[in-house]
Amino acid sequence: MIVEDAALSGLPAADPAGSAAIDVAHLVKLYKTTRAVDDVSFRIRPGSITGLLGGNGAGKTTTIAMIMGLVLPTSGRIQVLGCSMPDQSAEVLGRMNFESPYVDMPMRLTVRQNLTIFGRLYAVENLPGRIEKLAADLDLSDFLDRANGKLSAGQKTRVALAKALINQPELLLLDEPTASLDPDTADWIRRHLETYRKAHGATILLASHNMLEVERLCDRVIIMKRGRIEDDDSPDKIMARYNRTTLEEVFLDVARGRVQEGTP
Ligand SMILES: Nc1ncnc2c1ncn2[C@@H]1O[C@H](COP(=O)(O)OP(=O)(O)OP(=O)(O)O)[C@@H](O)[C@H]1O
Repeated sequence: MIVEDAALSGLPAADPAGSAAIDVAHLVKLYKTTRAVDDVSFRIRPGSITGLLGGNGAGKTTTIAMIMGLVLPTSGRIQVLGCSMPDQSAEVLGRMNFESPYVDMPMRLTVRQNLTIFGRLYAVENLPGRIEKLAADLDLSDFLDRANGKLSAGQKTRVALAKALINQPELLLLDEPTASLDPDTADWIRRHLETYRKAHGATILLASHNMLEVERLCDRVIIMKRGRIEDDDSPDKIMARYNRTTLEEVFLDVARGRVQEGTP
């Protein structure tokens, strides 16, 4: 249980069967006067792909960082794969991983050296074999021995994904996994994520500004605005509720404060 500055009486009980991959209750993060995350609660089903949508500053990255245990909540409760975060993070961090374009790997090290370091951190068995497999899956073989700083943006994204998959995580947290990628590479990454999820029964939570990506990939969408959850449902149901045919239109409705259900 994480308690920094709030009385948490009345919180929903922790998931007794441990059946949620992520269980977040009344999560709050204050930065001085900014309520970056403001009373957010959701449970994510194992094996699902959930998209976290919202405009700039909506609280997506902060939410993901708290689930990872990288940022301490002001108040609220987080359970990941049945373990309380951050108290039991040592038990669960090896079963999860994340990717973010905002976190760079050391530039002077080669891709292979970087993946070796991360693989060792996760105590990956047969690490050279795992790196070769990821290089084949993610088409990294041509630049495995090139310095990370000399890769294109698209190549770096594939390397970052290889790093995120190095420990074959049960839970993958992705912050804009296809940011700044060309449509072909972005589509390729999406297909790889979907294949990985199916093969490993993994749970994926991703923050994205790419509405088409979320529409195609996610079975559930959580829309955040100013730190709060504005809507939470399947893409189809959300689009139907707003009487829209694309998530992009829904996003604009939410961003511009238009009311739900058949807005002009
Ligand atoms: N370390 C910090 N110190 C102070 N304020 C912060 C900090 N990190 C985030 N914030 C603020 O918290 C709010 C939520 O930011 P966050 O990065 O979570 O949003 P986001 O939805 O990921 O946005 P974006 O789509 O622009 O990446 C913003 O108002 C931001 O300025």
